Amino acid sequence: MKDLTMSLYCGITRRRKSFWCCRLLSTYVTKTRYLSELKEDDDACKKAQQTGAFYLFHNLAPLLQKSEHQYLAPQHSLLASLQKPEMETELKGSFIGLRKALFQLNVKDASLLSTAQALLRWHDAHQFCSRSGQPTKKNVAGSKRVCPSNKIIYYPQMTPVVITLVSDGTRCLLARQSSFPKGMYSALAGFCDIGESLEEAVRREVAEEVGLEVERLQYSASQHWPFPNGALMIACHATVKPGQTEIQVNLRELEAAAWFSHDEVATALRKDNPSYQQQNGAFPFWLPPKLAIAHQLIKEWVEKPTCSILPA
Ligand SMILES: NC(=O)C1=CN([C@@H]2O[C@H](COP(=O)(O)OP(=O)(O)OC[C@H]3O[C@@H](n4cnc5c(N)ncnc54)[C@H](O)[C@@H]3O)[C@@H](O)[C@H]2O)C=CC1
Ligand SMILES: [Mg+2]
Repeated sequence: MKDLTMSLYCGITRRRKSFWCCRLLSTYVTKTRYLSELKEDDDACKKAQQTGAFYLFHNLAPLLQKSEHQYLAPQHSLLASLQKPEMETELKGSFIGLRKALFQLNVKDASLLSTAQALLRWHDAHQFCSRSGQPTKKNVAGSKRVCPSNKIIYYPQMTPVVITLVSDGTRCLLARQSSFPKGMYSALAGFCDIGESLEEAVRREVAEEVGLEVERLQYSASQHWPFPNGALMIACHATVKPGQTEIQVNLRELEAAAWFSHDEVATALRKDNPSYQQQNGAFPFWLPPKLAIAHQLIKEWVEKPTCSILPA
């Protein structure tokens, strides 16, 4: 049972929220303060767990139920001690890799399971204090780990990543890495370097990957992304100077990059993900699925290709 116990992720948020919706006049502030209290108060957290709802993970794979073209993420109350196969039979589900299932979950489950998996992975990788080498101890909520010998507190971290849709005013630039599914193109993405601002990271990544200079940029939105180790994806639109649009692909990072017309992109957005091979051996052009922030960024551009963009 040990590894299953380690991998329970408590969804107290939900249970508590519905409770408040029915019984009290819930406010976002009240809920937020309660969750903040649970992070610091082990006794309050233990009490909340008695009525909390749990997602179950095994080796970072969530327990899911398959329903036609969708996965459902059932929640459980505290569970009896069972081994993995019995657990799957008992709960009528299977432990499935999150990468495989993510885009077939509803938005709420996808978001909670991504958070849960990132947190479980962080705990797994921070078992020891990097200063003393001693085992660290998790608090009940799982919001931090403490080294008992020197009292250093470790908090879960995520890595900032910029994702940028570059436009030249009429076309947008999409690229693919060799690891992407065949035929899929996306916006340019890259990890922020230490000490960089968001604007500097966008300018550097665009220059590094496609050899272009960003003239203007505009923040769009952000999204937590669980892979590879929990990233905060920060999405931006950017433009390059008209006439300075010749792409020089950095083949160490990308397999291909190209300019696409408004019509090409609008048509691809309307299609589902076709990963089938055409008769000529090629794979059709397609875009990341709806849940990915890259999709949102591309959709925004299609709806408003000339949105006002700030100087970089
Ligand atoms: N392009 C897209 O549509 C999407 C990309 N992403 C994510 O964005 C992330 C960043 O994109 P990439 O083009 O791979 O990044 P990237 O363009 O920064 O290149 C990755 C390389 O940067 C280096 N690197 C620097 N800092 C790193 C760090 N903190 N962690 C790992 N490697 C680091 C490594 O050498 C690595 O091979 C990926 O992990 C991917 O999961 C997520 C959603 C969509
Ligand atoms: Mg990149």
